[in-house]
Amino acid sequence: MALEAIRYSRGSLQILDQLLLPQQSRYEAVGSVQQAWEAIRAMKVRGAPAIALVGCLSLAVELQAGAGGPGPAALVAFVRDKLSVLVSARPTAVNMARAARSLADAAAREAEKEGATEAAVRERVICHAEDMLDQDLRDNQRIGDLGAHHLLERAAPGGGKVTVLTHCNTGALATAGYGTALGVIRSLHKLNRLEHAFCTETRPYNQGARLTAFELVFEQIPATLIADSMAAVAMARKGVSAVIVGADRVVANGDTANKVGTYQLAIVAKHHGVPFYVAAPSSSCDLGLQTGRDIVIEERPGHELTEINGVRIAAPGIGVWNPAFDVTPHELITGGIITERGVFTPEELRAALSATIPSGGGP
Ligand SMILES: CSC[C@@H](O)[C@@H](O)C(=O)COP(=O)(O)O
Repeated sequence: MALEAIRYSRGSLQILDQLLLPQQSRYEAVGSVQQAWEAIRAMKVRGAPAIALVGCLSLAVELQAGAGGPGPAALVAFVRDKLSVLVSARPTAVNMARAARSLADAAAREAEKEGATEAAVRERVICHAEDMLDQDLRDNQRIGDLGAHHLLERAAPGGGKVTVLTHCNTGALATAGYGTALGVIRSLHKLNRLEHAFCTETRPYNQGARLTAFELVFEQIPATLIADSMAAVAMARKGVSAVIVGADRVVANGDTANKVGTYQLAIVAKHHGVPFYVAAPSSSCDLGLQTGRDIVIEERPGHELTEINGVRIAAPGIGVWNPAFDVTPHELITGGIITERGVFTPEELRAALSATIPSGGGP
């Protein structure tokens, strides 16, 4: 049995409430775009691909229940309105904005056809959202396999095993399934070439300790949890072959926004000569932004840093700065950017993807 963040069948969407993990596994029904927006904002569902999938599928569920219209043009306008709400939930990951644009375009194209009907536009949008779920799973499996082979060829050409350090949660819980960086770890394990995985706690929201550790135990992958502040000593003493992280947005020059703490991991990796990889589907790439300076970084509420599970741990009265993400400059991404279309250096990325990847942006 595989871990599922998202359970979908036509007309029905459920998400695993990730705020309750690892203590409780409870699914919650999402019947509308508004409910999806609230779940994404509250981080009941999180991770760039999963955010986009839940957003789009919540719209599919509303459409299946008959919302929007009457007539094809009114339905297209309804779809656009709902998508622009979803894009506002969390700004840094590009996946929701790109998915929104692709859904809105699909709706508009259907409505422009000779003899277009409301039913046909409705069906087109629903099918398009459903296809995204299948596509994400396929992309992740490909990322896992490409990344595993790339790393093994470089770090263990003689056939040995590798040890990987990862950050945040990039697994089945953050995607349609399998995962991106965690997908590479999963593939290495399947090949019997993974010596060990280290996962960081990922303060302040502890996605590593709560979610990645949960997935690694669930999959019976040999793994150890470390505090974020132990990454340097782990690289110095534990034989780390590579650091592999996910991405919320990779821009044209290869600069990458990912969970806060990624940037310092990349610096530490460079110091120790450990290759640093980003694993992300092309749906996380935004060639419309030239450098990481252009990425909007989400600021999360201060209580996520000062409290754990509602219990105050920081001194009352202290000021708080809590950006959810940081940007790793491309020159620190020394291993490569692993996508479903190949493993690229940051310098190769733009040319490799530009034929097929539009710039980011909403509907
Ligand atoms: C495959 S998920 C890649 C990234 O989205 C992940 O590393 C991350 O930064 C998630 O942040 P989160 O704030 O939990 O949504």
